[in-house]
Amino acid sequence: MSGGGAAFRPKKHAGKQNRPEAADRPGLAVRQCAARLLGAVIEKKTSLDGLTDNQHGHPYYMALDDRDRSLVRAILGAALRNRGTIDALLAQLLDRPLPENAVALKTLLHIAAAQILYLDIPDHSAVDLSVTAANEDPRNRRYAGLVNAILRRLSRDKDKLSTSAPNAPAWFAENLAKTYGAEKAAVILAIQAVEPPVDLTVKSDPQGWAERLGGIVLPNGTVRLARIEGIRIEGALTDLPDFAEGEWWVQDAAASLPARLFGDIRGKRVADLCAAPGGKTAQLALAGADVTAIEISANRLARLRTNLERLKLPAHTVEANLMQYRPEEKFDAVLLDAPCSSTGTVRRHPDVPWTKSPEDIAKLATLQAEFLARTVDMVKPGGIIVFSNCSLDPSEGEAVARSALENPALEALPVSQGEFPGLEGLITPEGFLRSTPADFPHPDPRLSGMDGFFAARFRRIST
Ligand SMILES: C[S@@+](CC[C@H](N)C(=O)[O-])C[C@H]1O[C@@H](n2cnc3c(N)ncnc32)[C@H](O)[C@@H]1O
Repeated sequence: MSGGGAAFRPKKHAGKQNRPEAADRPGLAVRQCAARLLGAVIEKKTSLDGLTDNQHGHPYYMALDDRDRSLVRAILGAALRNRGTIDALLAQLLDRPLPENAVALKTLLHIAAAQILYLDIPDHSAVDLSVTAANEDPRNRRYAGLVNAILRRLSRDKDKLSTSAPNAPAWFAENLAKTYGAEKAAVILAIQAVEPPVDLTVKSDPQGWAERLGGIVLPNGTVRLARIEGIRIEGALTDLPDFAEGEWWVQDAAASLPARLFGDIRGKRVADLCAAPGGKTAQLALAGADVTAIEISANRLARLRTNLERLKLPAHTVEANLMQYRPEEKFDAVLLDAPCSSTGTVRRHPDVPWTKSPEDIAKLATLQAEFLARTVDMVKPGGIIVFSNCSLDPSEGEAVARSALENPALEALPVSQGEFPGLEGLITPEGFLRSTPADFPHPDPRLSGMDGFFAARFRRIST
């Protein structure tokens, strides 16, 4: 096991904000909702995105107003990003381990500790509301005294406590260390504990947009904004200038790389398989390709259409399972941005290490290999295929790409060092693209990193 992880640092200050008073119902509902959702993530392996969906989210979440929903998301983000740390610190304060079956109690303590350690919420408010929540829950009522005592000790002693426990389950930390070495694994785990910046792909003039929005430009042209002093996003992204005008879209810097592997695709017919929500469809359309976006989920395809409409970018859209999809005419190029474990996106989806398992990774790797085999027949002889996904696990990336090359109809088209100036470090000796959150380091961790991504490029051999 790597043993690496973000060393615990107490938050700078607490106690000066205007969060709801202990006795008020909305304040209590927020904590009850956060505890319920954390339980669903940890115990039932439910995805946080689904639980906090604004249309189809958990009933407790749907009952809250926008302000309370964002507080629930902030609490859950802190609780999941720092789960290992919180667990270790609570263990230091407990005289004996919690009973095995006291799942609801553990969840409540984690939610409270996330507020006390990481959020600008007065500690007394976090403690009082947690004690009230314990009293309101028949499973926790008998532990209300313990909740009170532990949380008061945490609040009192937090500046003296420390741990270097990794913020990931053992299998996740071990996989990282095995794949990337102990040192890099520790960097990845540390950066995953930090709320990520917001990356925008802009239609044009990245420097101008960076100045206008208060961000920086990365070597690939991505405009990066962070929630830090001087470079601050207040309110929703939809409030940023020109959101409605469709001059940019949110896309991690790493996610913007696979679509660039086609080179000049002006006027070419390109299939974007697994297309929604459409970040890569938009890139391909902006680059002048005649894009057909194929997506199995009707809801997600609707989102893709809305996104393209805002961006005023054209694409044909097809609701279909790519395994059954038979195009009338073969494409010049195909992008397969396959479903994966998403272990490269933990900064944005801190539930992933706790909801996914090694078995999920194995199943997804098999599915990706089937999908990739299917793409060969969709492209013309001489046509290009790009396979990508946002997993950090080589069994979903490098291994899938290598075994695809056993197909005599395919040849590798390695990515060359000159293709991505400033990003040479992301190109592997085999000519694959491989990024991890340890890439794009910046002195300020809140501006640092990128998603873990893999991409490989192939050509269908002309016969
Ligand atoms: C990683 S996401 C794609 C992200 C997208 N390429 C982008 O850049 O915005 C994978 C997508 O594949 C879709 N998908 C999964 N299985 C599929 C299948 N058999 N056929 C078509 N789409 C599928 C999922 O619904 C999901 O929207």
